[in-house]
Amino acid sequence: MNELAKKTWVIKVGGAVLNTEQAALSLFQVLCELSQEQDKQFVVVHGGGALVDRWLEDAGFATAKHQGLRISPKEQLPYIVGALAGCANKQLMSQAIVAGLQPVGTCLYEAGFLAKQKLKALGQVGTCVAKEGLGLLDSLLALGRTPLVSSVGIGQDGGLYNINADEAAAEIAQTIGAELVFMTDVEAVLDAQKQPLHSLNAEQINELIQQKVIVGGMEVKVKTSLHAAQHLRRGVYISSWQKPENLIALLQGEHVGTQILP
Ligand SMILES: Nc1ncnc2c1ncn2[C@@H]1O[C@H](COP(=O)(O)OP(=O)(O)O)[C@@H](O)[C@H]1O
Ligand SMILES: CC(=O)N[C@@H](CCC(=O)OP(=O)(O)O)C(=O)O
Repeated sequence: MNELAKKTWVIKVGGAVLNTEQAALSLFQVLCELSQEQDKQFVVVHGGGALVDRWLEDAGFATAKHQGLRISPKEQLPYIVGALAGCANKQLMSQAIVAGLQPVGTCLYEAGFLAKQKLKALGQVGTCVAKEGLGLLDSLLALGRTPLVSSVGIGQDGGLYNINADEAAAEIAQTIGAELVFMTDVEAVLDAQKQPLHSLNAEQINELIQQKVIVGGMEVKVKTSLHAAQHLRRGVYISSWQKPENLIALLQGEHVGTQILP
């Protein structure tokens, strides 16, 4: 298959995948099969929030979130960076290798993005912006490698930043014009009765956030998905890595999980 003819998909995988045995392996096996059989290639962007929680707690730090984003004081950065760009990235690499992929672990810098502070009150929480000529994603994909990108960012000033992995994935997908799928630990966004929601538009999202039905990490995810859907001008799906077959169905154009509508 000519790599240039392949469609690129950015798959965001929540860090909790590392807590479930075989889950990452099964997901990567699906990516491997699909990239061999079909006109698809993948950039995987991963989180690791649960691991960061554990490392910070073990180090005796308290951690707090604001609207789903972890407030990241400078002194906590070695633990946050170590957990995300180190431990989570390399554990996922090992699963990807066993699954038959040839992954290349990177942070956002090698992927072509510079980071900057998002909001002073959040400490080293960052946003990322594409920098022309910096990124290696196209080259890696052309070599048949699978980029496995952590959401650690580095600024032009050399500062290290903690970037929410959903936001990083959306930025990458928008920059390279790829399809975007969020694989998380729930099958769909749930309503107040804990029933899965088939689709959500901007108005419904605002309402559910106001009613505190959508909170925490899911608040960031739906807001980011909406923003990405509006930018990409197509629906963005939120589904679960607990069922890798969901990804196959999604990539074949079927409706699985929650579709966030532009
Ligand atoms: N309305 C909702 N529907 C589903 N999950 C929700 C909702 N509101 C909050 N959540 C929480 O959001 C979590 C997923 O967000 P997050 O932990 O950030 O996932 P990830 O690590 O995959 O990015 C779910 O496990 C659930 O606990
Ligand atoms: C700023 C911010 O909130 N950063 C996130 C980065 C990891 C992440 O997003 O992990 P999941 O995808 O597993 O939730 C954090 O520190 O938890």
